[in-house]
Amino acid sequence: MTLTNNERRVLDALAEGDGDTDAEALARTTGLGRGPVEGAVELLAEKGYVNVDETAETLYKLTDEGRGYADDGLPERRLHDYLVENDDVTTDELRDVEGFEIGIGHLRRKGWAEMGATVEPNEASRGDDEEALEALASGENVDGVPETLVDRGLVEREEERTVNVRITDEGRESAEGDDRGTVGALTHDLLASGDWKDADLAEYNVEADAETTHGGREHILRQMANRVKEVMTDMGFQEMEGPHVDAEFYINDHLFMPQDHPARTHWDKFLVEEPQRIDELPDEAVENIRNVHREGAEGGDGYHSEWDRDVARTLNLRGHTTSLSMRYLAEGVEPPARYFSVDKVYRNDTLDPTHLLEFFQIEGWVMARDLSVRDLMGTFVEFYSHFGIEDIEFKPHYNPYTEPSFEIFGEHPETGEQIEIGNSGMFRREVVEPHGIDEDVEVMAWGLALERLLMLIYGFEDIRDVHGTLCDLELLREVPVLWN
Ligand SMILES: N[C@@H](Cc1ccccc1)C(=O)O
Repeated sequence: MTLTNNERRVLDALAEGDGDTDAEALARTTGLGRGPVEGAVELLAEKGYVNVDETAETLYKLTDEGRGYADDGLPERRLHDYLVENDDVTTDELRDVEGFEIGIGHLRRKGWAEMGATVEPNEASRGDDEEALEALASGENVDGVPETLVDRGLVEREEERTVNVRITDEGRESAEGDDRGTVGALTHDLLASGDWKDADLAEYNVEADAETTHGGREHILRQMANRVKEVMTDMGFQEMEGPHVDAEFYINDHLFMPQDHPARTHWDKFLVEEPQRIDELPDEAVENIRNVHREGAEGGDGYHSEWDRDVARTLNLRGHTTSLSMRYLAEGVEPPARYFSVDKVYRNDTLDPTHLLEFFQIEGWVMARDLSVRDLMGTFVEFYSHFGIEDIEFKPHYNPYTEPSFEIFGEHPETGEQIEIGNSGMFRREVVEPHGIDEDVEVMAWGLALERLLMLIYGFEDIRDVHGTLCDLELLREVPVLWN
């Protein structure tokens, strides 16, 4: 049977001695404290290795004051002696005797003197209290110490528990037997000396109760982001990366959003104070974007409005990762191509159960010849099916940069409501033409909300449960990992 280190030490101490002792003695021989010894004894008793019986004894100990009186006599005894030795003692005279203040009350209570004009002594036989004081002073343990001594603070009472421990035959066998030397816990000494290498480690008791510990773990939002990256990669997409703070040129102008149009404040944006503008924009791209805004693309008319390079240079926290798609398209990508990102975007929204000021967007686009809306929808059906979501719906929508456009909806598993999970469409010629993309090449694109996907999968009703200062730690600790 496996013993803890302490049990082993106690059992060894018992086997080496005469096998019959008490916890206090064991504490001395093992060098363990009394508490650990008693703990080990209890465990050994459960295993049948020791028999334990407990006795309690009341011990009396003299206080310093009590010891003084044991030597010099109780104050009332000293007063009495003075009265016997002197005649016609007045109270005033008695006052000068040492211990008067304390002794006078006891002298009267014990009836050792009559108080009148003078104080006259009576017979004063030696009392139990005096006997007990003397006995205690000479180291005897006295039964029935008078309570008055305790009340007077001359004697202290202590309850002493004695835990008598006797080793059993099984205990002796174990102490001498094969499971000797089993190590119940790795100690600093074992590690430092290297002895752990040869140690015979005790079996682990998997049924023992243990404290709950909470180790660090990947946040479910991060888990989900990684899972999405896997799915997108499996679907043949390459990941995009780019700046969180970017020029409006990439966030808005590339998306054919007129500079003076309310669509530009589409989301109340976060401006950057320092620096306010990007240093440079590529001249050729600026020319192309300006032209498309003013004159339109093939088959379109443009806005014929002012287009200001400085407005395009203004820096924002990106409100969507479509800015990354624009940066990648601007690099000159050849069809077919598929790109995605799962990254933070920032919007000055009002916080509510489904809106945060920052969230993760799953951005993506496919560039190929002869793409249609069916491909776009099919891509979502496939993507969401990887997460067990089979019932997505589409709703016609408007974006300045896509035509046609669709919002994507999914059913919340708890509330049954249709919640918006993404926005998508086919990029307009005004978006792709500045990049020199051929007319028979289509680019379909989208932005999906990672947090909404999470809500559909786990059934959270308030996104703030998993994100930000209001998050529910218990839930985050306990939420199951749905895949790995
Ligand atoms: N930028 C859009 C998503 C989108 C991207 C690309 C095409 C269409 C829509 C949004 O944030 O809602």
